Amino acid sequence: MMEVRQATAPASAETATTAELRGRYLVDDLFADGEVRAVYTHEDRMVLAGAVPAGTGPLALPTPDQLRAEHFLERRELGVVNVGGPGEVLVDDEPHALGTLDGAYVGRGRRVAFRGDGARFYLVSAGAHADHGVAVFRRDEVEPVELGDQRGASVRRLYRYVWGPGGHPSCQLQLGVTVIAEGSVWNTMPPHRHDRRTEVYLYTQLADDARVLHVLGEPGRTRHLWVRDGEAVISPSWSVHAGAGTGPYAFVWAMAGENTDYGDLDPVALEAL
Ligand SMILES: O=C(O)C(=O)C[C@H](O)C(=O)CO
Repeated sequence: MMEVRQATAPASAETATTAELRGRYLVDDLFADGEVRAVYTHEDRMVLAGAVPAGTGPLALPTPDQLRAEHFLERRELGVVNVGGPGEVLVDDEPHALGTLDGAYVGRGRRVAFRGDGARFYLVSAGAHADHGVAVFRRDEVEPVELGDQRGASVRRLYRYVWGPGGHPSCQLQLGVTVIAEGSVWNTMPPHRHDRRTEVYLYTQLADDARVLHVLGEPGRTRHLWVRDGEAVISPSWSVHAGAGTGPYAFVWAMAGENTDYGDLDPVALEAL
């Protein structure tokens, strides 16, 4: 089952109702036991999905009709992050174990399935013209980038899995995980945009009664979404993306578009907000 979302114009965010904003940018129903649920956004043709094998044996990545393909990765590449308990991603039947917040990259042309009771796999896919192999990223083996400061309540660790020059190659996809330090609240502060790429954040590790206030829109006319655990937000290339949590959280960030250069971003000064 795959829902399709159309691309949107910057000005429309300013006048959208709360329900319209949520319907366009928030993805709130990705994870269901024994299912793969997907959303196709026309923003850089990214697909985001949730796969929850739930002890049912291997759960294969299906091929939604909208892809008009023999199999899901016929013309696509895939990023995977496990946001649940331990599990395995099977690539052409070869198992790769992923613990909580570990990630994987699967290049074009391969067949993928998922296994593990308690595992919840978050998937992000972009169009691909070449096969860049398979890689597994264990969060505790990746050197984090330390960001933020205590005065700004923004201390966090950014783990880069697929991120362009110096990282594992990809056609379009960039992928990683950011974990907010205890006592801090902000991600991506000061914020930025990147005119050449779309970005999607999947918020995870939030308590049931916690929320992230996610900021989106053009800098001078931002809006917000209240986001729960396991929900994702689509940021078109014109939109800032930043958030503050009411409790501890982490998020998976993923981008696709014109280039794979993580450092190619357009900072937004706080004075512009
Ligand atoms: O906390 C942060 O800062 C991030 O994680 C930033 C994301 O990686 C991002 O938005 C990259 O464009």
